[in-house]
Amino acid sequence: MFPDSNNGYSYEDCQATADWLLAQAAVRPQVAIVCGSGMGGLADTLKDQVAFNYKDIPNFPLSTVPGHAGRLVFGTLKGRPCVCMQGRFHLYEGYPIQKITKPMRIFALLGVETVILTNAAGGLNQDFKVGDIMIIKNHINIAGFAGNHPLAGPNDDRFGVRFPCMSDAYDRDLQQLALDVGQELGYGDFLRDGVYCVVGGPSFETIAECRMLHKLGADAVGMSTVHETIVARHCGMRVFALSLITNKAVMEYDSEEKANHEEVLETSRVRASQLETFVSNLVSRIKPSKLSYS
Ligand SMILES: O=P(O)(O)O[C@@H]1C[C@H](O)[C@@H](CO)O1
Ligand SMILES: Nc1nc2[nH]cnc2c(=O)[nH]1
Repeated sequence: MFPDSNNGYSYEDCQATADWLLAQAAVRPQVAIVCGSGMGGLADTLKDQVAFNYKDIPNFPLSTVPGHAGRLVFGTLKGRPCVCMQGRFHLYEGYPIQKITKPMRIFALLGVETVILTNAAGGLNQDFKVGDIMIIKNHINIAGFAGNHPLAGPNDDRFGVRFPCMSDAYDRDLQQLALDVGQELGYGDFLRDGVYCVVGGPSFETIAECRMLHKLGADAVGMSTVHETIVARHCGMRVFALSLITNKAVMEYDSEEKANHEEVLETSRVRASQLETFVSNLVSRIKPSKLSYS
């Protein structure tokens, strides 16, 4: 069940990729941003870019999903050094769970302190509308309960402890800061907070599954983010995460609506510029020190 030691995502493998990146890019990122489906435009807002195609980065997975370009972009956002994944990896692409989260460990070795994760998600909360931005305050990792967990296998203490706490997975100060930034930008009408539930995908949920997830306390459902959060927290980085509600989860048996990736990408396109403003303003307000916020 557990990967062997020569798996491509050991500490030494992550260090080798981090060293390669540090030798190529002058920027020393404090913040890492992961772009959700159709949100790659966030990466284009970085100034003084140095970008790498995933295929050219040693030991890095490849993006296979439309709306995930497959580039790692270094640069600055409002003067703050950042690195941005223009495209992430998902379990349903067939990668081992340790591989889809490997970029988090590489970020930690690059010196990143804060990770901002974005995703497209289906809205389970009946008060949510398509186009809402949900600040993730907590998650439900159903597959993780059953052992499909990114930290399964031998623990390398150089990354973090064997049994990391997840009750503080999503940084509360950053959530408050994001609410403040959203209000200041006039986004209050479409800014929410809630619980994100990850499923394996790639099929969208059945009506019965949506009803079950809603009953369990999830406000939104998606296919990413949670594994990245766990690994980022394991190696000591702060996490802020948001979902763009790209579609309403279908909850009624007489509904004619059908979830589809085109709608997901279209909603991302419509909200793209507001998301970019939101994230760049948030980044500009995160202080490098682990303790202070402006
Ligand atoms: O990378 P994210 O979580 O934004 O991607 C979501 C989940 C699936 O990959 C895809 C479904 O449309 O969007
Ligand atoms: N699982 C899941 N992922 C999504 N990503 C965007 N929308 C959805 C959805 O409705 N369900």
